[in-house]
Amino acid sequence: MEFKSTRDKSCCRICSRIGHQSLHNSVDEALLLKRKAEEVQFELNGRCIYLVGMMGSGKSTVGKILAEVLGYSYFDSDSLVEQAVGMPSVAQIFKVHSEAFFRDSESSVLRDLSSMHRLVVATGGGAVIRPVNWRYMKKGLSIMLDVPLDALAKRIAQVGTASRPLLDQPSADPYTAAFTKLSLLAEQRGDAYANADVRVSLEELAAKKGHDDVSQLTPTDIAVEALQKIKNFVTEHSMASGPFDDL
Ligand SMILES: Nc1ncnc2c1ncn2[C@@H]1O[C@H](COP(=O)(O)OP(=O)(O)OP(=O)(O)O)[C@@H](O)[C@H]1O
Ligand SMILES: O=C(O)C1=C[C@@H](O)[C@@H](O)[C@H](O)C1
Ligand SMILES: [Mg+2]
Repeated sequence: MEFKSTRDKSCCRICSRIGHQSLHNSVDEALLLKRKAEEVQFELNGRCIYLVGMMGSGKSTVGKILAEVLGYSYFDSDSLVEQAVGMPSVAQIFKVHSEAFFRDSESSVLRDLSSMHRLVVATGGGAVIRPVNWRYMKKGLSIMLDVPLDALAKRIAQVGTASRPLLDQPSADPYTAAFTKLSLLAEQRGDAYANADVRVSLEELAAKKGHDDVSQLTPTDIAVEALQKIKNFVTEHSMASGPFDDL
């Protein structure tokens, strides 16, 4: 497809349908994402990527983009626990068994994944609290998605809290229930999340891109930033302690 140089008029059939600027922004974003992935692919050397962060922080959304662009396979550790236990939801596992039972299964899943390569794993929001899980995740590279609590609570309120047993409080409206409990969890887990190799702060990224609000960031923006941070990390790591190739 040939694009004319002008940026404000329709230049092809697709952009006359979905809007010139919108099409070109998407094309630019996709190319940037691809370029960033190519820049880190070699140095990652097949090492797995673990996404950590609070419930609703975008681990699944961003994880799928990263897997696609790096040519990795994508796994969601909550789904793998559901499959291993043979139950359809985390909420049911908490109810029928217990949180401790869920945490044991989560650790088994992470242990199994840690022996593999070329995976992007979206971990459960609480996977960071067990030190043993960090032993597994440190075999790969971990990225923390740091999203303001208000934005998290808004995202979660849109779909309700029923699928997230730790946030489900029938007495409160979904936003208040999510915000209150997330605030408590964030305080308790702050140090655990800080173990991640790389932190992507949506507040910092939004400010860098001149946005007023983190809701203006697209999942692709966040994936591009994650790849840039991975690149910085692997570069620093191989400079400090030799090649990043001890798989
Ligand atoms: N950058 C974004 N902007 C707006 N909404 C987003 C963004 N990223 C994800 N979302 C939405 O927020 C919700 C949570 O995202 P997602 O499921 O990816 O998070 P998560 O960290 O995997 O959550 P969990 O594992 O706790 O279910 C989804 O409805 C998703 O569509
Ligand atoms: O933050 C947490 O502790 C949790 C997050 C979810 O991904 C699930 O793993 C489960 O609901 C617990
Ligand atoms: Mg998820």
